[in-house]
Parts: sequence; structure tokens; C-alpha cells
Amino acid sequence: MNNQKLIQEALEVLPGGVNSPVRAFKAVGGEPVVLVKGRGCRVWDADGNEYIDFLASWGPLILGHAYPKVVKAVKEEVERGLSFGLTNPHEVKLAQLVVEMVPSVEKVRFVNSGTEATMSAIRLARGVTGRKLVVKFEGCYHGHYDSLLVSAGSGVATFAIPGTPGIPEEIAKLTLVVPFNNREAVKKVFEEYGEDIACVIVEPVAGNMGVVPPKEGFLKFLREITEEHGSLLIFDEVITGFRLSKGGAQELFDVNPDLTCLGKILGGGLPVGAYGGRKELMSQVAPEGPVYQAGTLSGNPVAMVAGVETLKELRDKEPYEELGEKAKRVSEAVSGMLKEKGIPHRINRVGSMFTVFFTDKEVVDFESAKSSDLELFGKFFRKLLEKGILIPPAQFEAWFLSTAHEEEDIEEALNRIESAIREL
Ligand SMILES: Cc1ncc(COP(=O)(O)O)c(C=O)c1O
Ligand SMILES: N[C@H](C=O)CCC(=O)O
Repeated sequence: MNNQKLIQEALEVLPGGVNSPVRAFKAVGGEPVVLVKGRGCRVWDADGNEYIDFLASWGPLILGHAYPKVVKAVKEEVERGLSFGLTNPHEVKLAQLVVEMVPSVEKVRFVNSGTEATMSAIRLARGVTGRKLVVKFEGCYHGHYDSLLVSAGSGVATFAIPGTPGIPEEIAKLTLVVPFNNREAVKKVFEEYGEDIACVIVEPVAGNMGVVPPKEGFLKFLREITEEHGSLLIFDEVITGFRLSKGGAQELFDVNPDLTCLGKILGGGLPVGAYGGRKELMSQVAPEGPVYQAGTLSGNPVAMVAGVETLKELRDKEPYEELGEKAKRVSEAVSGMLKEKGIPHRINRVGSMFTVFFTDKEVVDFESAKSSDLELFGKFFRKLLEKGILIPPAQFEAWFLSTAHEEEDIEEALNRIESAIREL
């Protein structure tokens, strides 16, 4: 069945034809693409068109599509059974890898998505502090948990949704929102509400308003102010975990949060999330402690082996410098092409994730990210797609490089991008 027919059928039976809003291409226009195959850094749609992929399934595929060691381990595990509902050896191995690689994590609980990870971390923070308020940053996205959908990035920003019906005002009011990178605003909420703040949750490098790095010292400042007020600091490393270094952003910026949320790369392309932290905090989670959280399919053996093989590769090969170099090369080349065409832009990059903003302002928070010309972004996206380049179909997202982007792929991608930019 071809792409158009599949989309028409999807629209009949799935809201918006999709299972996650950002896939609907509403922000960029044009027909959504149905993907049927991925290998290395390339994907193919239902019409047989091939694309060089900078979406990487929204981040998880740091080793590229269908990485042989991961596929082999998954196939072998599938033969043994799909789910047991009791402890299996792979969840222990994956937990050991997480503890070994992520500096602040001594114990970890696996869940099935990034949303579950942040939701559970917030519950734990409220449980151990006995406080209700949560501080989050404008334009950061932490999944679709009620307390965290307030002023969120990603699809919420893309569709300019001011608030989501279904989230009671009483719940939304427990979340205090401050601008990213703004120390004064953080100080102010702590001055006013310090004793009631259970936690501050932050994407240590924002990816969901497009990539926005933390200003020098910002994460250390968050560490200090939370400690001072007896609140917990939660790093949502669902994107940055195992992407920016083997220990994530906390290792890169040398700041240890109290709790860390993980997802995406952790599952090697299968649905896995996790939250973890110091032993004394994680021992408050049931059955060791009173904070309840559970999951029928949590620690699923097939998902766990995909994670184990992925993390082992990253731990053993540490491809981070090379990934950063590749992303630098692509982002600088794209910047050069846009400059030549006279198109004002800013590119924010940290390691192997970056975003092209069509603005002449520095992008340091959600307000400045929103100054990007969204119409031009839509045109840019559609032209790239036409030339065989897949990037996230929304401005407030990140492009991702993988180890599967070889020299020749990058060369070919840059030629395709150049031809797209020429026609803008
Ligand atoms: C930083 C961050 N946190 C949490 C989430 C939620 O993860 P999931 O989509 O797996 O629920 C995402 C992505 O969606 C994310 O980018
Ligand atoms: N920006 C989101 C995750 O990082 C996009 C994934 C989704 O919502 O489907």
C-alpha cells in the first residue's frame, strides 16, 4: 500500500492519523511520511523513497537503524519468550550498566517511557520532601504527565497549545514555570515558595524548544539553590542521557542531580524509561519504601537486551568526540549555505544534537526560540524531504547524528541539503 493510502486509512482510525502529535507534519505542511524500513543512517517510506535520517526516531538511535548487535540480541531473546512478569537477568545487567555509566545514579527503576520516568521521579520527589510544588522551565518538555505539560516544549510548543483540557487547574497550579537560563527568575520563585518546592526538573541541555545549551554555571546554580532550600534537583536526561557523553549531561557539565530520568537511547529503539539516583532516595520506592510505582511490562526482557547491547557499545567505544565532530561539520556546513543564501539563522549545537533556528537573535530560552521564522522552517523541512533528507518535522526539536552517519553519507547529505537551500 502506498504512503497516501496508508495516511488516509490512518486518519480514519487514529486521532490525527498518528500515535504522537509531532508525527502529523501539521507544523510543516505536506503529507506525513510512513516509514517501512531503516538501515544505518537511512530510512525508506512506503513509496520506496530513501532519506538520510537526522531524526533518529527522535533521539534513541545513536547507533543507527537496525544495529546488527542489537538486532541479533533482540532476535535471540524473542526466541526465549516475550515477557515473564518476574525478574529477568537482563534488567539486572542494564541496571548495572546505568549505575556504572551515569555518575549520580546508584539505583535505578525501569519503566516503559520517558513520561513514566519523569512522572515517577516527581512523585518520588514529592514523597520524600513532603512538598507539593514543582519548578519547571518554559519550553522544556518532560513527556505528557499532567504536572509537566504546563508551558511545555516539543509538540505542545509546535501546536501552540496554551494548556491541555483534562488537566485540572488545581494540578496545573502546583507547577511553577520560569524561563530557562534565567537565574533571577529561579531565585524569585525560591524566595517566594522555597519551603514548598519539592523539586526543580530541567532538561540540562534543552532539546524540546530546539537545542538550547545551559548558560555557563546555570546547572551548578540550580544544584546550589535546590540544596539550600531542601528541594531535589531532577535532570531529565531522556534525550541527553548516553548522547552527550556516556554519563550524559551531568558528566559533561560535572553537576550531579538528585534524580535522573532516562529513556530513548536507554532502550536502543525499544520502549524503555528509567529514573534513578542515590541509594537513600531510591530506597523510598516500593517495595523498599512507601512511594508506589509499578509496571506489568517494566524491565521487559526484549527491551532490556536492546538497551544492554546499546549501552555496552557506547561504554566500550565512547564515540562521543567523533559524533560531536560530525555534527559540527554538518551544522557548520548548513550555516555556511544559509549565509551564502542571505538567510538569517542561528544554529545551537551541543555534541551530536543541534537545531537550526531562522532568526538573527541568540537563542537562549523559549522566548528567543520562538523568534524563529516558522513558515521558513516549514519550507526548509519540505525542501529537505523532497531532496531525501529527514529532519524532525517541527522547529522546536533537535537533529541527531548517529555513529552510522559515515563520511560518504555526510558528503551526500550536504549535497542534498545544499540543493534544498538553493531552492528556498
Ligand atoms: C526530555 C524529554 N523528557 C521526556 C520525554 C518523554 O518521553 P516519552 O516520549 O518516551 O514518553 C521526552 C520525549 O518525548 C523528552 O524529550
Ligand atoms: N520531542 C519529543 C521527544 O523528545 C518528540 C517525541 C514525541 O512526542 O513523539
